[in-house]
Amino acid sequence: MSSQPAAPSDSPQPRPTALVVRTTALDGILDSDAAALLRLLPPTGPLAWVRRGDGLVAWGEVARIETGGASRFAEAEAAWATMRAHAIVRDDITLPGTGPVAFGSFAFDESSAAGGVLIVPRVVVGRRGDRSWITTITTSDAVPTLSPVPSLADVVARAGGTTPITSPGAVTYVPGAVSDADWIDAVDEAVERIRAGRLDKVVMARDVVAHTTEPIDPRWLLTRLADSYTGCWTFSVDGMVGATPELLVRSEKGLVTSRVLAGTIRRTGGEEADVARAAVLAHSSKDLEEHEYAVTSVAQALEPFCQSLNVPETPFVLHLPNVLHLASDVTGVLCTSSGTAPSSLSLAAALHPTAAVCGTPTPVANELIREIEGMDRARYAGPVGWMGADGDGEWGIALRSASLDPDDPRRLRLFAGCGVVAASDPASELAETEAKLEPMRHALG
Ligand SMILES: C=C(O[C@H]1C=CC=C(C(=O)O)[C@@H]1O)C(=O)O
Repeated sequence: MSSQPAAPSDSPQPRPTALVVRTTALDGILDSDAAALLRLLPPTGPLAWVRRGDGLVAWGEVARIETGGASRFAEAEAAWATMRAHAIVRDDITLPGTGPVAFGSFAFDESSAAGGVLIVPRVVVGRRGDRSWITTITTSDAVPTLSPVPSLADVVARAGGTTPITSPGAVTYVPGAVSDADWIDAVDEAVERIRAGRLDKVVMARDVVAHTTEPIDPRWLLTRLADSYTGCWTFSVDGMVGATPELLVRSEKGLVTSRVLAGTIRRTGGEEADVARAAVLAHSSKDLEEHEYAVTSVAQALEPFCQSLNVPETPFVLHLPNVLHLASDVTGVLCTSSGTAPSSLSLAAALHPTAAVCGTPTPVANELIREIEGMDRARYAGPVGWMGADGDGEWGIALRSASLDPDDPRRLRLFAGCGVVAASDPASELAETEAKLEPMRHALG
């Protein structure tokens, strides 16, 4: 694990470097449209978690905690606990997302070199309903002082947020790690293993690489996603961008929520035809089976942390611009017997990987993914989101997403996957991944 801020090495009795955090109101200053927060962002290193115009955007790095392996969540959690314990905070608002905040993104698989990261930004701008705020975070190795918060205009101008958002130009797509034909063979193999009784469900994913004629401005992607996929959580953390419809966990004042998705049908674009498709999806035994595994995995993972849990008996149909999903909102009340509720990140760690992105039983499905999927998922399908000083926060599953290439600003890796059960047809699953790639293709323009 590497983390900053570091204590001065030549000091005999080093005082832990403190985060100095100040939140003040910005009420009435921000535009109200879905992408207004995102337009404040600078082109490099943007951090975002936004839905329907509410959420958080942030930039700069006061601290960066890099972790890896099976302990990637626990290490991040411990480092954040230390930082927040030493934070000097003045928060005039005290809402979720005010005060100290860290953004995170974690690899799907413990063996991935992508590991995990928590980033503590320098500036956070947030909105929740009719409240909005700005938080500035600095460090102080000397005597900490709470300096006055500069105006939003000053801060944004200094971060470069007013630079025009630029188009990536023309886009060409090339196959990722696995060709379409080989991917169909892998799904065929997965179906055979399931029919042989080795497992019930596995989620198989693939990637596609986009090359653009101009450097990719992440704000171009984010604003287009937020405008079109309003019901999804538009995110950007450490080069991973997307608009996920799936909330792994939100924890807020002892209440926990998870939006579980599994089971998909493509939309036609026609209103009436889509209503008919929604009915087909709601009665499809193959999709209901896929969904049931995902809901069960979430309910089982949350159960030990909750004094009560509400698991809907039947899913509803979630309408997105590209697809329809079977969806269930699982809610619970966290146990308080031990005095402290688990943080949102530890809940995310306990939930990951759900059967919406891995399979059932989890270890068998995970092993099969490693054996036959043919690619490193990196941070695709891993938890992405943010956490506050009290541990509350929101973590999505990094779906409908892509990773920016740190070495090539004209290259983007897009991901999509789908649940495979005994009744799956490999060619239809390939078509389903194409439908799920649609948001990021649209984002590129
Ligand atoms: C794995 C993905 O979607 C999951 C979430 C919703 C529906 C899914 C499905 O129907 O297969 C997947 O479980 C993806 O978008 O890459």
